[in-house]
Amino acid sequence: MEVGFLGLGIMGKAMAVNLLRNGFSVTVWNRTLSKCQELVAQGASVGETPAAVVNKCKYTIAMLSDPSAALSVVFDKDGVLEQICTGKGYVDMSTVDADTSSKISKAITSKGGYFLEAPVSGSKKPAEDGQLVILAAGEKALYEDMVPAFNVLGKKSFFLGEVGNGAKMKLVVNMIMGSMMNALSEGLCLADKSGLSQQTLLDVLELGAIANPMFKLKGPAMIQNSYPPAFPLKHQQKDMRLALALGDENAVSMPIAAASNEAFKKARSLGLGDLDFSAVHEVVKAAKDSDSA
Ligand SMILES: NC(=O)C1=CN([C@@H]2O[C@H](COP(=O)(O)OP(=O)(O)OC[C@H]3O[C@@H](n4cnc5c(N)ncnc54)[C@H](OP(=O)(O)O)[C@@H]3O)[C@@H](O)[C@H]2O)C=CC1
Ligand SMILES: O=CC(=O)O
Repeated sequence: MEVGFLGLGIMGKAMAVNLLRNGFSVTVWNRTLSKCQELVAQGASVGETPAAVVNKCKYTIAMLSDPSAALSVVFDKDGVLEQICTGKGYVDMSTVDADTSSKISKAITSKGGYFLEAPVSGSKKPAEDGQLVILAAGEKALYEDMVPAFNVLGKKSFFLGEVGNGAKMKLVVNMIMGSMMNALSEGLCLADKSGLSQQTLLDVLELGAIANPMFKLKGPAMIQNSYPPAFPLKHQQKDMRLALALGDENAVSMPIAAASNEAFKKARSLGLGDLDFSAVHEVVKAAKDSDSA
């Protein structure tokens, strides 16, 4: 199966490598074109523009940072829309809001193409290991065509119906994740200020009803003030912002998510946006220090 792949950031690179390793023929494009070279060394071809990739491939996957990037790659000069046509499929796996996805879907389908949104749950390591959870919605026939690729990229795919449902599900999941990260950070601070061992707290959490892979993976590094980027904080804040907007639209009050978003915003303002989202711990720690001063 031949696929195009647009966007070789943390996630896109790992996903494209997985497809290559599993026998897919992959043509890649990235805004910073030099990043394609690593993929070429592993057997990929390069398209000079998104339009060139879509022209070459029946199916094109995108994994881009945010709504503005997702729209730009489709609508700008040399974008996807210039070459999408009957018989071609476009699969956007970026985390965006339902409105963005819907705009892209309308444009693609108006030119005869098929559209699927398919954001993923799971970070850098699950992407490398082909263990993502895929939240697809849109054209069912395209979903079925993509199953061989999804089976390589993920451990489970959901088809959630009409365009927008995948985006919304992803935002709900990440809203919970961002709030949980803030709760873990506050817990680590409280343990520390109360004279308890933070590592013992993690050990206790690991054995109880709220054990989860995120606490297990990120907790020990947070104690060491180490935040190597797997899921960049700027993207987690984008997801909190988009989830809060979904809450506004539906009149759902989300005070915990709103407070967590403030902490992520503060972290961005301090220049921590490119670190892992667990770097919000620096903001939570600073607030606890100033409270006790
Ligand atoms: N990292 C993670 O753990 C996860 C991330 N996600 C989501 O996946 C998406 C990608 O995340 P991730 O790989 O971590 O992000 P990165 O920041 O590592 O990569 C972002 C990608 O988007 C490209 N890009 C940014 N702006 C533009 C633009 N205006 N036009 C064209 N291309 C652009 C970048 O190109 P360039 O190289 O030129 O900057 C890069 O290829 C995001 O929506 C994120 O929320 C979902 C699940 C997990
Ligand atoms: O979107 C991030 C993730 O870990 O999932």
